[in-house]
Amino acid sequence: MSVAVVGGGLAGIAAAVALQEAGIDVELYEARPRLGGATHSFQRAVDGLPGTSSLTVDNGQHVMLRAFTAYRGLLERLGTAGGVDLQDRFDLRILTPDDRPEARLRRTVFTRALPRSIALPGPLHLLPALARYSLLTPAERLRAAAASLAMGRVDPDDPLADTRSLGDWLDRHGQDDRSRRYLWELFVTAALNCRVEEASLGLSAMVIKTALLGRSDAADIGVPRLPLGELHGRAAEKHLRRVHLKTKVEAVVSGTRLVVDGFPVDADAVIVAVPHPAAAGLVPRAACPDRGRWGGLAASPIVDVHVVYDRPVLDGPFAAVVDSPVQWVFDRTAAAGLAGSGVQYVSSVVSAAGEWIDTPVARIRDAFLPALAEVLPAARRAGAAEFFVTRERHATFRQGPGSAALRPAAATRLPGLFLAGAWTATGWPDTMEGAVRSGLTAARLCRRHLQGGHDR
Ligand SMILES: Cc1cc2nc3c(=O)[nH]c(=O)nc-3n(C[C@H](O)[C@H](O)[C@H](O)COP(=O)(O)OP(=O)(O)OC[C@H]3O[C@@H](n4cnc5c(N)ncnc54)[C@H](O)[C@@H]3O)c2cc1C
Repeated sequence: MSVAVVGGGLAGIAAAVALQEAGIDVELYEARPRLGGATHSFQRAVDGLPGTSSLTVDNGQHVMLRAFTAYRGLLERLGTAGGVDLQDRFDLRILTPDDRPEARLRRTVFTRALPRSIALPGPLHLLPALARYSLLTPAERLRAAAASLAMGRVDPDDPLADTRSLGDWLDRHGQDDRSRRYLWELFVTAALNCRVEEASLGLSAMVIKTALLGRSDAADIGVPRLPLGELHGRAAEKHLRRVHLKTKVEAVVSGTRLVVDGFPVDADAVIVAVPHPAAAGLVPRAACPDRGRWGGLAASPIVDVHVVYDRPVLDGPFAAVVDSPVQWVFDRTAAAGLAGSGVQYVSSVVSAAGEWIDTPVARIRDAFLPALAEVLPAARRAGAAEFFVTRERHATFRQGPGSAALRPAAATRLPGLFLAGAWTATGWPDTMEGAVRSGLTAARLCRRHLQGGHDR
């Protein structure tokens, strides 16, 4: 029995690992010279840094949550789970540009004061954090708490929720501009790569209910300590037995036949785990008659602004930023191999970055260096030894109203042919967790097909 997996991003890797573990022969085909897909690292030559002439750079900062159980399971299998620093409790600093005291949202942990049995369950565990959130007035905090509880009643799978935007819903629930900027935007823009006004209500509800209103530890934040290339791609290349890099699949003829390098290749089943534009061009019409609609998922960009300062400027591993073009900042020093060098490598992530995706580096520099100095006082005296920008034009699909209706299920109409990818109907946003879940679902259906069962 053999299965061909097309695409070596996290979805394809997860599917291939699961099938290999089940004793099935897997051939993984990846067009690029490496696995990892949208999560990868590269070397950048530098000349202004002490003791090094190159820097390990990720294509974009990636963040996980404790709620990413499938993704964490994949890292365990690849042997790289230790390469992520996961908070032992949700704790987020929020910086502002005008020297206001730093704000903080932190999950309350009950120690001896309260026995474990009466520690607050989700969503009530968040109320103490919200009650102390200094960027909102007491009245705004009350309204935000009421809206959070109302969000708990939105069904993410309700087709009506897919037709509405979060912005519209927030209007109806008394969330003014300040509450949007200082609370909702912080989480939703980062999680959905979409502005609140443009975000699907259904997906927003999914994220908020899972991360913030669900298990009390679900929102604990994890940040890679290893470069993404080591965490995913290289680890998978070692783990999987049959990986074909630089091998673009040209066509999928049926559930059992591919065309690779001009030659037919037969398998007992096929999983197509490529982005939606590539998938629409690969799978036969008979498999997915609605493949022409997938283009409606479109794309949303992410831009990362990277600065290596000649001294430390950021306390702690990361912080969110409001009232600034800078949305989040991360300390990348150790992951880039610069620990102990005296410099600090800070990356600033801009989600839903339509405004910046085509902006020349010099203009981004003119905007971001002063913006960073506004929120990081130590950066005002520091020099920028390196400054560069990474851009991902197709970072995720556009997770707006109507997107859930366009996402296909894993099973297709052709027996033995399955879809995977963070853009398919996982119920999750376009994230590493969504990608891994899609791969596991496709692998499960594939096994059932090989055992002679139904494909759905
Ligand atoms: C800058 C950036 C920041 C992000 N931040 C986060 C974050 O903080 N947290 C989070 O959870 N997610 C984040 N994401 C999203 C996350 O990276 C993706 O959801 C996930 O990696 C998608 O995985 P995938 O396997 O579905 O697709 P991909 O990673 O796109 O993999 C598809 C693979 O298919 C290959 N391929 C395409 N066509 C062919 C062909 N014909 N033959 C063979 N191979 C082919 C491609 O080369 C690619 O390797 C971010 C994404 C980006 C770009």
